[in-house]
Amino acid sequence: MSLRLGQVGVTYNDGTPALDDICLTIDRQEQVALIGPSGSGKSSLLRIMSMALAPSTGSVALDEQDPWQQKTARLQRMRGKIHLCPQSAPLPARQRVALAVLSGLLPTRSLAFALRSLMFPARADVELAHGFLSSLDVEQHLWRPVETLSGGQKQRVAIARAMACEAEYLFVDEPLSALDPSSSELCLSTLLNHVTQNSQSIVCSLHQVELARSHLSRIIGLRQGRVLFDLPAEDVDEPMIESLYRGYESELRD
Ligand SMILES: Nc1ncnc2c1ncn2[C@@H]1O[C@H](COP(=O)(O)OP(=O)(O)OP(=O)(O)O)[C@@H](O)[C@H]1O
Repeated sequence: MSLRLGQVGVTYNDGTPALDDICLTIDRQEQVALIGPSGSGKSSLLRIMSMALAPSTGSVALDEQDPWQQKTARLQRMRGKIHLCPQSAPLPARQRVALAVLSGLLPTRSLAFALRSLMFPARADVELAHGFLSSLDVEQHLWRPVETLSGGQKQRVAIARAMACEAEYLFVDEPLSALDPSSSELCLSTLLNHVTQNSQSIVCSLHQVELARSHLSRIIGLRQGRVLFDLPAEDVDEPMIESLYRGYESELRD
């Protein structure tokens, strides 16, 4: 079981190039950090991996099948194996936090069951949502409307929703950007423990390079749309980080 990208390039409709000649494989249960300066292509790569964006050139294969060659129903089934948590997670403003978390379960439930459970959630599901929120230290907000939360609280709700989903692959775009250092540490450790326990794979873009190196086992460094390095975390050294962020030193965060 793997996700394979072969010579992937992305050029947006307005002609902006975002990715060039990306070749990599994400195996089951891998925990990978994507790092690199702003505009280096991290979000674009996560969108390619999660089948939200088709490559302009090259190929994508999930378990040896190209999603973009499949009929819509099959593509939807393939997307069911994947959860993308974008930088600004689309949490409905008026929705209660508990239900926003439980919406992570929807792709693996029948439509009727899903609609019922979002209106009248079962006690076990509410306890599940409470447990995820509690592990991220935001359980006290269980019944508040999402729109009343701070940016950092919303970000933790989005992480809880990613934990609720039963996808095989999680793609998470800058989950810690609105969090302070100690909350960042808690939330990243909690998310990664959860992923390990559930035998999921995760690719996570991060601006906190030191957290990436200390918590994830593989680091992909992107610069100007290309892979500068793709190495086990312990092999990534200071000169590599300096080359990656040359000209963007102010973006390096603890
Ligand atoms: N929808 C779009 N249309 C046109 N250009 C885009 C679009 N989305 C991204 N880009 C461009 O593609 C390049 C890569 O952007 P991307 O968002 O993937 O980088 P990033 O590494 O995630 O950046 P950041 O760390 O700031 O979020 C940038 O030059 C960006 O301006």
